[in-house]
Amino acid sequence: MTAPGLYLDRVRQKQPLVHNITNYVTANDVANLLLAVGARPIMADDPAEAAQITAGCDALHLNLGTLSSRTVPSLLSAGQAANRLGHPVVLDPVGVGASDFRAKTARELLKTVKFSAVRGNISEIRTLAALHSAAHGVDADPADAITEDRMDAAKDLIRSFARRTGAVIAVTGAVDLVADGQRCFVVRGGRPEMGRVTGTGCQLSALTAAFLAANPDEPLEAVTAAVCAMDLAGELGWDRLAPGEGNMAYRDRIIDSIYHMTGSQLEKGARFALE
Ligand SMILES: Nc1ncnc2c1ncn2[C@@H]1O[C@H](COP(=O)(O)OP(=O)(O)O)[C@@H](O)[C@H]1O
Ligand SMILES: Cc1ncsc1CCOP(=O)(O)O
Ligand SMILES: [Mg+2]
Repeated sequence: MTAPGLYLDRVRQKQPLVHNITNYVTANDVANLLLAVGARPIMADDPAEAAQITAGCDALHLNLGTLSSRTVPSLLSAGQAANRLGHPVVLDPVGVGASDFRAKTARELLKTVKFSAVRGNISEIRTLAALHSAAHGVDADPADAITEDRMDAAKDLIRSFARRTGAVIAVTGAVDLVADGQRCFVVRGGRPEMGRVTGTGCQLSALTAAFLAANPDEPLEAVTAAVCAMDLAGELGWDRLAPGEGNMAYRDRIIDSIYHMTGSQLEKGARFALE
C-alpha cells in the first residue's frame, strides 16, 4: 500500500452513505463515527424497507451484535440487494460463538451474500472459520490471542478463510491482520484500553464499509487503511484524555480524533507492513 492518507481523503471527498443493520448497544456511536470521517450514516433494519434503503446507499454494514429473528430477513435481503447493485458489504459477526442462532445466521449469510470484508476479533473469526473458540461473549477470549508464535498460523487461517469467502478478512486486537487470499497486512497500533470502550469494533466495521465505498478498486488496501485510522484514533484519543477521565470520555475522544484526522496525519501515524 502506498498511501493510507489518500484512502481517508477519498472518503471525505465521496461522503458515502452507509446503511447499517446493527445493534442497539453501539448504533449511536457508529453513526457519529461515520459522520466524523465525513461519511453519512443511516440505520434501518425492518424487513419492509431494508433492501430499498440499501439501494439508495453506497455501502452496507451488517452487524450481528443484537441479532433478532425479526432482522434476519433484513440482513439477507439487504445483503443480496447490495450484491446486485455492486455495493460493498461488510459483515461484523459480533459474538458469533455465543449462540447457535448467531452461528447459523452467520453461516447462512456467508452462503447467500458475497461480502467485500468480514471484520471481527480473533475469537469471532476463529468461530466463523469453524475452529474452536472458548468465547461466550462479544469480546475475544484471551486464550485465542494472536501471540508472536501464533502469528503464522493466524495469517494462514485468515488467508484461507479469505480465499473461501472471496472477502477481505480483518482480525483485530492487540495486533491486527488484514488479508485477502494472497497478501496479509499486519497493523500494529491502537491501545489496549480500546477494549474497555464498547463499540470500537462496530465503529471500525462501519468505517471499513465507508473506506470500501470510497476506494472500490483496492479492497485490501482500503480495509487496511480503515484499521490504521481506527488504531491511530485510539492512540490520539488516549493522549487527549484529561486526568480522571474514563471510558466514556475515551469513546468521545476516539470519535473526535477521527473527526480531526487528516490524510497526512494518518500517513505519518499508520503502522502497517506487508508480512
Ligand atoms: N490490546 C489492544 N491493543 C491495541 N489495540 C487494540 C487492542 N484491542 C483492541 N484494539 C483495537 O480496538 C479496535 C477494535 O478492535 P477489537 O477490540 O478487536 O474489536 P471488537 O470490539 O469487535 O472485539 C481495533 O482498532 C483494534 O486494533
Ligand atoms: C456489548 C454488546 N452486546 C451485544 S452487541 C455489543 C456491542 C459490541 O461492540 P464491539 O464488538 O464493537 O465491542
Ligand atoms: Mg465486535
